[in-house]
Amino acid sequence: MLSSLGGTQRCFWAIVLLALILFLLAGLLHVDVTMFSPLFGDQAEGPPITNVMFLKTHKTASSSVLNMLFRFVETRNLSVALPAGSRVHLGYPWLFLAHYVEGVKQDGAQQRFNVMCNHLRFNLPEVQKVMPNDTFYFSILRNPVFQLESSFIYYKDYVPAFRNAENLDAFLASPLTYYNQSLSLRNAYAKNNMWFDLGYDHNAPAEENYVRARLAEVERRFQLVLMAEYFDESMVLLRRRLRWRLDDVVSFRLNARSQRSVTSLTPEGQERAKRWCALDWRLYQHFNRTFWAQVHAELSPLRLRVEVARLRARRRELMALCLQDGGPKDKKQITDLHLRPYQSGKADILGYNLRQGLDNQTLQVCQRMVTPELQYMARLYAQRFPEKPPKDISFLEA
Ligand SMILES: Nc1ncnc2c1ncn2[C@@H]1O[C@H](COP(=O)(O)OS(=O)(=O)O)[C@@H](OP(=O)(O)O)[C@H]1O
Repeated sequence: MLSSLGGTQRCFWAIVLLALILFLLAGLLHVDVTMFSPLFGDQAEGPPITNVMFLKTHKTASSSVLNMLFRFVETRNLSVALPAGSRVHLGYPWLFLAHYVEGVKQDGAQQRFNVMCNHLRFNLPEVQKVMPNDTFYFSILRNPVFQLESSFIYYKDYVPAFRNAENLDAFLASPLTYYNQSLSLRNAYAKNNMWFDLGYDHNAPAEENYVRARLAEVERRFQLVLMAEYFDESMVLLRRRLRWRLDDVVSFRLNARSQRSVTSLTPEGQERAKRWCALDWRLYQHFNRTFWAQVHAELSPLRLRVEVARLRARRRELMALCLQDGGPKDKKQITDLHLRPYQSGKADILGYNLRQGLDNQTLQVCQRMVTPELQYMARLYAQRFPEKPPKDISFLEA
């Protein structure tokens, strides 16, 4: 008896000693001990967050995020705040009102939704009428120089301020020649568009106190502000916060222009873009800082690398599995009209053809990943509101 007790004790101390040695070694070799925690596998701690509001800013990789959210909604049969009637957006560019959502009555909303992610101009009190109190709010920003360049090409024929400018450099050399402030709503895409999407005045002067107050407001409301330039790092952080599975945050690049329709600004033009969109530039700089502060607070550099690599590997796997020739196609090459994204302005927007011969289950997974925003929204709408006239998206076939 005594000797077996002694044996147990020896065994206990041996384990303690071994653990201590491993811990010291990990410290000496700078090994990240959190690497061995459950998230390293595909198991998050706690149930996934299912009440989510994504502020879909313009030309910021937001369609790739929306696709992920629509897939999450569809595969888990969650409720989603879809545009009412024949609308394709939630009232944009007007400030959001609750009754822009299908099924919500004008006299005060009773219904709450799990997910809201279509384009809208943020208006917190109205959003709160349709989203539960514990909703996770997030959004995405992009360097305004590239956001504006993407916007200029995409909205060239639609935005009055862009119509007569030969190119973006010419516009930025003399913006007030083209930009009429009184056409504020239609010109929203031409100046501080992300600031506008957040619900603020995009023509306001970038005065320090005003800017700081708005930045603090955004920080209070949005638990996470992602960066399009660091899309994969953004997905890693988002997945941790939402406690979602890896596949839930893997997406293909949607709504991208072909190289042919991308232009580049001169260095002078880039500086002018920062001054013209001074509010967006402040917004981007601020949230770029807070984004990286959050990444570094939650993940060691090694762990971040590992998780980004896993995400990329899974994306490559799905691209090889789903896509004809493993990559995007330009608009003329897309054979299935349901998969051809909306084409706008001078942009040639890329889409995808699916590989032939996929089995039914794989086909469904792949189809979801390549379905463009409008088609996906129309499909969810028809599923959720079979008694209502379907969304008319026949303009996509033109
Ligand atoms: N994963 C990922 N990483 C980085 N960038 C990405 C990604 N997905 C989309 N994009 C780029 O985002 C631009 C389209 O943005 P949006 O989808 O927000 O546009 S829209 O406002 O909904 O029309 C568009 O930018 P441009 O190609 O410069 O126009 C896309 O290429």
